[in-house]
Amino acid sequence: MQRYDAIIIGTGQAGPALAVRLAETGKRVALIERGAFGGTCVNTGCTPTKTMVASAHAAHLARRAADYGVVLQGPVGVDMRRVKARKDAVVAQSSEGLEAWLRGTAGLDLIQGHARFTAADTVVVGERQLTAPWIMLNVGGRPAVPAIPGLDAVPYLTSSSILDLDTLPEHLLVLGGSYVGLEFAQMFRRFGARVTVVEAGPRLVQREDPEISAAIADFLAAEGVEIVVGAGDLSVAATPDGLRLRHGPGAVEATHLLVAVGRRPNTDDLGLDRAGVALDRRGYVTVDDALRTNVPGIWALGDCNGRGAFTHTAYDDYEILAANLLDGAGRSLRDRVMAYALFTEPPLGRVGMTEAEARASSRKVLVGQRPMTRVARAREKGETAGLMKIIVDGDTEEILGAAILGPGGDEAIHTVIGLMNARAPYGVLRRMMPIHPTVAELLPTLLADLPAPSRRADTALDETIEESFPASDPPSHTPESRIGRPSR
Ligand SMILES: Cc1cc2nc3c(=O)[nH]c(=O)nc-3n(C[C@H](O)[C@H](O)[C@H](O)COP(=O)(O)OP(=O)(O)OC[C@H]3O[C@@H](n4cnc5c(N)ncnc54)[C@H](O)[C@@H]3O)c2cc1C
Ligand SMILES: NC(=O)c1ccc[n+]([C@@H]2O[C@H](COP(=O)([O-])OP(=O)(O)OC[C@H]3O[C@@H](n4cnc5c(N)ncnc54)[C@H](O)[C@@H]3O)[C@@H](O)[C@H]2O)c1
Repeated sequence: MQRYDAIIIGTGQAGPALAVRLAETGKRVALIERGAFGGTCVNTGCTPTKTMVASAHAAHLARRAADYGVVLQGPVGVDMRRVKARKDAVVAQSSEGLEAWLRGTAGLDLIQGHARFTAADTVVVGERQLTAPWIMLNVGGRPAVPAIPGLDAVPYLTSSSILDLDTLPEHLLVLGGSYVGLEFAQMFRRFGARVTVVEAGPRLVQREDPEISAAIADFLAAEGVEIVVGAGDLSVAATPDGLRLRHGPGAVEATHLLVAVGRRPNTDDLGLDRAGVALDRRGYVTVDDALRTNVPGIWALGDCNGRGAFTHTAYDDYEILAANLLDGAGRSLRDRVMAYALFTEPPLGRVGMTEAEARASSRKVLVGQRPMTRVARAREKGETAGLMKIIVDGDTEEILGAAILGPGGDEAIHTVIGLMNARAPYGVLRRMMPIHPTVAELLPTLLADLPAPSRRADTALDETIEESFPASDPPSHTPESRIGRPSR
């Protein structure tokens, strides 16, 4: 039996940082990984997909070159072997860098193999038995495969296996029209494949507000992505050229099928029953707001706890737990302002509540919204698809959420993320002087339609400004004055 101060299972987005932090404080740590170092994000998630999105962007821009007055000789071609090689190189750099960091950390044993509990303080990895008073789970998840008649009998791709393709599918059918499905759908369309998205729900990305879903469907359709929503009664059968997916009375024939209908946690083969760790009905480890499971000394971080499904939520889990265990902090998941992006082009940056969620909470909801066509920078870039909206509590003047679907939306949303983390009322954003010409520049304008914020909710900063300019308000920025402002 090998004794440690802490055992961490999984090298996803929380495990490595936590292992190094614990080792640096003098603790003896075992970090166990059964697959590739870095987990989903590095190997089969964010890193490879965003690398391939960049290749797809280059192809798309090359095809649109003439729109910008740029003349290219001959048609635009995509070499999938080179796209994959570029992706593999970026992934390898991240994974190898992580492994070197972990192997170079004193007090940290990196163990390769599948970990399984035999008791609440003991895990086995192959022949090795390890015990520790602290055990942290960072086991992540994997693609879910739905029970669709005939699916077992046809070859299908998942978000992991599609990354191994080095040829272009003739016609890619993407089952599931949400984050995974839409990023791949647009990317493969731009690589030159015919692409059909089949979504069971009534619209794409149903977690978002309807006008966001509609705008995404519009720009995908404009690029030639075929979209079927409300698809029910599904069955799949092989054909000489690939497969046929029947959805009710309709059918789609394709050469390749990507199943992108969600993920499930890697908690079914961990022996959690031997440790007595409770799961919810979907198989996620149940944790409290400090990431504690029901078993003292066992915590769960990242996707496997069902409290976030993103790289940054997993990393934030690490920061919360490390601060609580090592710095005596009292950090809690309750204080997290949820944010994420969908990396289509244009991307969707999101923070906090959707309008639908805000209205369901029976608050007095105020909404400011503008189409991207009103944003000078979007017009200048020739990328006017999308919209931006911000949602405010009319009583407390708190910013409840925002969505920016447009060029740089994934970056511009951080203006709102920062203000929400500072718990700043919307008056602060309304008076901010943004940089021209940017997408974020329109954020104060979105709020111009809303009632003037009260002094009660103004910040100390506002007080200072008003003291400096007691007799007059700062000049107002109407949408038109902003948009019509000549370039500097
Ligand atoms: C296609 C795709 C694109 C994505 N894009 C983004 C994005 O752009 N931005 C974003 O924020 N998020 C994105 N995500 C989500 C993101 O990848 C995950 O939220 C994140 O990786 C979760 O990290 P984690 O630490 O919870 O676990 P993971 O990264 O899943 O790591 C868990 C690790 O635990 C190991 N493991 C599991 N069980 C055991 C065991 N019993 N013994 C030993 N080891 C074990 C696994 O092998 C794995 O390496 C994407 C996901 C996918 C699928
Ligand atoms: N940009 C990002 O940060 C990013 C990118 C990709 C993935 N991710 C993470 O990965 C997770 C999984 O993403 P996802 O898109 O696979 O799952 P998801 O849960 O977001 O969406 C699954 C979609 O599939 C549909 N669906 C379910 N069953 C279906 C069926 N039988 N036929 C057709 N459609 C069906 C659902 O209605 C839903 O729209 C996300 O929660 C996200 O956290 C994040």
